[in-house]
Amino acid sequence: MPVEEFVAGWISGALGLVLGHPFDTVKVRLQTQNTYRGIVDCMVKTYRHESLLGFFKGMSFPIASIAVVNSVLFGVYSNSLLVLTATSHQERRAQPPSYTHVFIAGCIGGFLQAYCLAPFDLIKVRLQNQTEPRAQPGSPPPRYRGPVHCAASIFQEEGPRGLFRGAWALTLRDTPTLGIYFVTYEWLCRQSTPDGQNPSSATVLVAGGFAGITSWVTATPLDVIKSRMQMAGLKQREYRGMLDCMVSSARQEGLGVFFRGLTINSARAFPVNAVTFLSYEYLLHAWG
Ligand SMILES: C[N+](C)(C)CCCC[C@H](N)C(=O)O
Repeated sequence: MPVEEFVAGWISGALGLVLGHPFDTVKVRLQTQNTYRGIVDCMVKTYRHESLLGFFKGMSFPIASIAVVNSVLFGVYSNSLLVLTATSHQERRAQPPSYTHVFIAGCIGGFLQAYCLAPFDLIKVRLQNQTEPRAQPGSPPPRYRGPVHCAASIFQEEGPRGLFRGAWALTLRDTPTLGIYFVTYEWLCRQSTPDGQNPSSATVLVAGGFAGITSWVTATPLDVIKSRMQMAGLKQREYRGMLDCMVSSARQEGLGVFFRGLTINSARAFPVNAVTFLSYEYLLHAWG
């Protein structure tokens, strides 16, 4: 099994993540708390209350984990294409796979990465939702002291299954939308590249950016449900399941609730995925 795709996925995932984390914090807060009037209000309050550091809450854990997760996504995607079409990464420009194969390989990659991502994503969301400013004398300490403490507390309070809270919503969110992700990327690259040639860096950046946006736009409704189910254990607000969470959120807040975080998701998706695809393609090219 070719491993360079896994390594390239690892590095490119980490680069994309740092760039996108401040957007991600604002998104999670908008989706799960009702105290902000919008993106700008949330940014201003976060900055005033917690300084720039507030935007980077919960990042250390994803940076270690997203590398693994992105490596699973790109590694499984590329190796699934190898099985489906018998072409390696190097051969794929000369013999491009069909979009159906690209979609299936993306879904397989998405499905497997979702399970690796679930516990890390849960911890990230819990830490991002702690709005207390960092260690101030006299103020009560935040509930979780950091990622390891957070994981241990969830394990103790909610059991081992607690660590997989929201995992089904996450899997449903990621399986089809990562198929869409790779199809959009391939389609845009092929539109602006002569047959058989490698896409230019500019093409890769734009195609990667739009692949990220398309994938996130289609993923946002389930992203909201996923984040709410992940917070449920903490807020003592139990849902009987995904459907219950969807119905009660829509009843209380209207259908617009399913699009919370859409603008910020899209704004984050472009730079993150442009950089992810560019570094991925660059690394694989450099390694021959
Ligand atoms: C499938 N879904 C839209 C959820 C994610 C697709 C993009 C993945 C990328 N690592 C990012 O964080 O943007």
